[in-house]
Amino acid sequence: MDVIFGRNKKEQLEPVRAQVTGRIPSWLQGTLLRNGPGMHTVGETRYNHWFDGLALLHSFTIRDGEVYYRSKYLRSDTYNANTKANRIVVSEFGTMAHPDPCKNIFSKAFSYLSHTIPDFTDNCLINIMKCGEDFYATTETNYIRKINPQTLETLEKVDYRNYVAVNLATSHPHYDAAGNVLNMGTSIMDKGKTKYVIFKIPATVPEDAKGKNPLKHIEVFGSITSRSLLSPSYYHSFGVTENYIVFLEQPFKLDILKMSTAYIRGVNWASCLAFHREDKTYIHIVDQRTGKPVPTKFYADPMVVFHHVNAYEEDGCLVFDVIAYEDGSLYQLFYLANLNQDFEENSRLTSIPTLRRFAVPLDVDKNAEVGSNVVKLASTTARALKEKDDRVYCQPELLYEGLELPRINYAHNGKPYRYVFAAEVHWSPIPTKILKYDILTKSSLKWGQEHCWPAEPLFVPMPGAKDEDDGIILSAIVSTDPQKLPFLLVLDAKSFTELARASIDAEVHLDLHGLFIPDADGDAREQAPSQEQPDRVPDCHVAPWT
Ligand SMILES: CC1=C(/C=C/C(C)=C/C=C/C(C)=C/C=O)C(C)(C)CCC1
Ligand SMILES: [Fe+2]
Repeated sequence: MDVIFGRNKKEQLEPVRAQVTGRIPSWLQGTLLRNGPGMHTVGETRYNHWFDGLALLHSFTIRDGEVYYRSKYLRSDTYNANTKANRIVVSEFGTMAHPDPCKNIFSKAFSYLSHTIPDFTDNCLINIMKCGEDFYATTETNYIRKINPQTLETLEKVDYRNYVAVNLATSHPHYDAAGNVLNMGTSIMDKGKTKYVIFKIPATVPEDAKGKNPLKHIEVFGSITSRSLLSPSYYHSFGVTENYIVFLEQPFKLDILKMSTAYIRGVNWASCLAFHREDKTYIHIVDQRTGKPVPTKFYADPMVVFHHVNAYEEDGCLVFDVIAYEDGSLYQLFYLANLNQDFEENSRLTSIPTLRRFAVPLDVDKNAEVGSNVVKLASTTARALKEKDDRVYCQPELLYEGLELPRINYAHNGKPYRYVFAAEVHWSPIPTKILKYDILTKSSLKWGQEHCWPAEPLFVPMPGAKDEDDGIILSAIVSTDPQKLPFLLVLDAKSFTELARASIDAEVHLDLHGLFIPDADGDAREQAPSQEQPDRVPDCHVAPWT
């Protein structure tokens, strides 16, 4: 297993043509662009955690039934500094580097705590974000890295803090119908306050002397004050509906005091993150139209959520679905020391990730009896029990057990929907199957094969799609059998049957997240894949973030 997780992956700079068996639908033209950790040792030094690995971008370009694969390490400042020093010199989530050039802030006086928030890594390994016409590799710090989605070249380093006061931002932004980005970030101790900030990056902006930069036009349209100044919640994603934002202030918290002394104590960032099982999960609903939070104090039992699946409004209620854990142990499992030969014993989850549906009333009847259920939806058994002082205790409906890396048909984001595509995981964090869960019938379809580890399944709608599942699923499959090549799997999203697979004679790494960039009607098809393509990203005829 160490081989799969911990071994450094070779870049595939020249596009390699895959061996396709089956038939890729002719309408499927575009590039699946994904991100994930690919290098875990530099010189003699080794990262401790899988999430520390240096970002390796890879793409599968699908053109006229053929697939071309390429990969390239993100040339972040972190990558360059490590490579130059031939050892790890920049700290990551699970590895504190000494000395870290980013941490020279500690040589300054500790006069104001806000000055002790260190400069973080720009090793953007988690996801890809589309912002106007630009694409960025993302992580959870204040940095994002512009990339060329065709050549995978690394472009500018962007510091969110130049545009919006956040020290951390999620790698899971949302997009509205116009392509505007909605994201959230944490602003730590700014003007004596710690807040969760909701911001919008517009898709289209006027051109100035330096061209178009949507980031210059970021609009903060709401914020939530953290319950605690020095221990804000950690969060990996959030939910949106047509009119609201759903934010879970969960009892999985960052300890800012610990973070400010982590470097001098020689401990990693991960050790500054703790689950407080005695605490609650606070559910914040912010009205996008006013930027104001709904005044009712919704809360639920302690849980840890990394991925929101979807959210929508129904009959005066807001319904939201999340993948939840009973504790924060998931991140513990990804220490590379646990992902070794004795992997099966060392990396058992202490709680299975479950799909839970919550429902909260948007307007709570002040006269409702204490103890009564104020959710009256026929579609769910989720409950919200009225308590004293504007408090409402929410109990979810358990929909499915054992899934992670959820995706949906993004045309249904923020709206009622029926299908969740995900990786199946049970007591181990490693997916062995991909799954289509039908929320309406509570049934599921699966795809799996011996020795195959699937990546997050991504849904691409077919042109003129009518049903929510009219389209295909793409997933990169890595094999634990050294004899078997990795491949891009193409499934029919309706029946979950295999349409095609494209075997790749190159190294393919286990990745995290990404997006599909459809070709504009045929314009990029003329180009041989080995030729450099223009920087311009083709206009998309379906949502580019699907
Ligand atoms: C470096 C760094 C961070 C990095 C977190 C990362 C890299 C999280 C990755 C999460 C993933 C991949 C989750 C998958 O479900 C923090 C804790 C935000 C803050 C301190 C500095
Ligand atoms: Fe994620």
